Amino acid sequence: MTYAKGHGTGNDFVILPDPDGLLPLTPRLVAALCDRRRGIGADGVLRVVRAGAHPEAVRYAGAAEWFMDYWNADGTYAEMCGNGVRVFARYLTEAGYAAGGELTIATRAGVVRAVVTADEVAAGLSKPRVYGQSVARVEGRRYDGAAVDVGNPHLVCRVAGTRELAGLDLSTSPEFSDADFPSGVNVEFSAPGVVAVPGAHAHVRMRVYERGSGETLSCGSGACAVAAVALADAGLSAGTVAVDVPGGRLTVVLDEETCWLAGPAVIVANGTVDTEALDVRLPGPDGSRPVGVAGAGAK
Ligand SMILES: N[C@@H](CCC[C@H](N)C(=O)O)C(=O)O
Repeated sequence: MTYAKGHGTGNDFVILPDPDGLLPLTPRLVAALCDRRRGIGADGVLRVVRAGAHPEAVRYAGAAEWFMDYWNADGTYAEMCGNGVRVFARYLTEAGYAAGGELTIATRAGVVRAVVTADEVAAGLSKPRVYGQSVARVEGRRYDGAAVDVGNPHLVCRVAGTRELAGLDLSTSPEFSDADFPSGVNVEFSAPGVVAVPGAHAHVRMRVYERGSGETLSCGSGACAVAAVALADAGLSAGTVAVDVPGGRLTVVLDEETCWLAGPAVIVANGTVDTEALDVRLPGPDGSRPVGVAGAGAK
């Protein structure tokens, strides 16, 4: 099986080119590919399939040629992945599947635009919807947060400063309310940045524990959620926010309708993987293709 590996600010993905949707992708194969010791290692998988060749995306085929079939490292799949869209666009361009410049990409959360330049890729996600309050707990300590929908679910918790942010133990999932987030949630912790960034209304630092992947170096949809909350806290509904994640800097520009997420996105390897050596059981001769369901817990 051929693959590529890429990342956006350290949020890394195994990319599986499968234009005609023939690959028997299962939750178990995804988890094996993402295993950092026994597989290739990644936060998730991006399957590159024509929208017209995937049952979940065929309705978008008139608006986008390609569907980003995104899976978390644990074999569940999610509605949206902001860094995934950016890396997907970079891959399409470098692999010759798209001309570059501006393109549209179908996702489970709808069609998004991407703009590819030499230094970065920007993705136009739907505007984050801040819709409620909830809490997370880390090592018994309570953090109040805002529930935000970016196509996928987020809980943005504010912490006082960068020292507290750095000290959080995110080696296991923060506790959250199953009632508030029945399909699980990505939990972001955000602290005010210490330096003013030219052109930005706000500068924040964030860490994230991703549903289905654990702590990652970056989360694009999470950065959009954090930016929306930072602007709302400042009484703004639009503006530019510099979001520093452990893997680098993302820039989020919110206007009245769209959330533009920009930063570096690179492809670092192309190769082949021996799926039998991964010790996964592929679907049987009946051709059945087991699939996950959106959100954590699908196996
Ligand atoms: N890293 C992604 C988000 C991936 C999906 C997430 N783990 C979920 O289950 O919703 C991003 O860059 O947005």
